[in-house]
Amino acid sequence: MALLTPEDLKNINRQLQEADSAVRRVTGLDIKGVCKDFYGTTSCGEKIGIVPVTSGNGIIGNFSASLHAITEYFGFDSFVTNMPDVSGYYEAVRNGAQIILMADDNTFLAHNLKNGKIANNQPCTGIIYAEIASRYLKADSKDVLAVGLGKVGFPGVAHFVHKGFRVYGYDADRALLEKTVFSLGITPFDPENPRKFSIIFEATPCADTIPEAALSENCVISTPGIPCAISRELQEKYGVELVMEPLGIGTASMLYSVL
Ligand SMILES: NC(=O)C1=CN([C@@H]2O[C@H](COP(=O)(O)OP(=O)(O)OC[C@H]3O[C@@H](n4cnc5c(N)ncnc54)[C@H](O)[C@@H]3O)[C@@H](O)[C@H]2O)C=CC1
Ligand SMILES: N[C@@H](CCCCNC(=O)[C@H]1CCC=N1)C(=O)O
Ligand SMILES: [Mg+2]
Repeated sequence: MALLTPEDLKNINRQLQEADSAVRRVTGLDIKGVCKDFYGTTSCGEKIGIVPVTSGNGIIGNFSASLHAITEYFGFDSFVTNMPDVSGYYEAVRNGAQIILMADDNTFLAHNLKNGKIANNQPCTGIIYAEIASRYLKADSKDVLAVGLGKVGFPGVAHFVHKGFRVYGYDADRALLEKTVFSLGITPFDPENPRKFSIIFEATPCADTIPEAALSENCVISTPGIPCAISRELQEKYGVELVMEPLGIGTASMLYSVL
């Protein structure tokens, strides 16, 4: 299970602002604009209770504080409960939270107590990074390279297919690649004889997973994967539009999906 580290979350506001600028360059909309347009929802400052959870590997430094900063950045009215776990949940509801945000090591959820809607971070993240990439204004074809077909990648690939894109997929786990080829009708990408793409989507916990031969000038790489799918050197050499951020874009997707 690839968990965030406090290091990943340092300077979350700057990371969010840089990601917002990249999303604006790529789609013409900011993150909030893409979420509102895609989900057809709008926020009116809903109150969000962020509940730290101590189970498993325990509380991750900066995680609750980052969710606080992220939810405020997107215009919500949020608070972090003093208590964790069950007591924290009780505190959140008693203090008027309309939406609960909390995560253990396997599930990060957003639950809207008013309308009953609930969201999971993994599909919401894959879908919103795919949605952003699918809106690339300078794309020269509907071909997509997708690397990493797991809990985040698979829903993202399904979203590209649903939107009529032709996905060339790859995963280090051959069985998973075959399952995805079979269930979603994608084409297996062969890293041994790569081709160039203007839209690339990556969701793996490994660095440098995109071969240089797959990069075209000014291609977009939309990647929730941590660490980064390409080196800074390749990013600059090909003028890559990199959309990458450790927590906020996926959280925005969760929230707009439960409004
Ligand atoms: N930025 C964000 O908002 C979020 C980021 N993440 C990150 O996204 C990444 C993926 O998360 P999950 O889908 O939950 O993990 P997962 O373990 O379900 O899927 C990862 C997939 O990548 C594949 N993979 C690993 N190394 C590879 C390589 N070198 N080449 C090709 N495929 C490779 C694995 O076989 C696996 O199928 C993790 O790094 C996680 O921390 C997860 C949620 C939100
Ligand atoms: N229980 C901990 C939070 C654990 C979050 C683990 N999940 C991840 O790291 C996922 C969520 C987005 C990216 N990776 C706390 O309350 O501080
Ligand atoms: Mg994110």
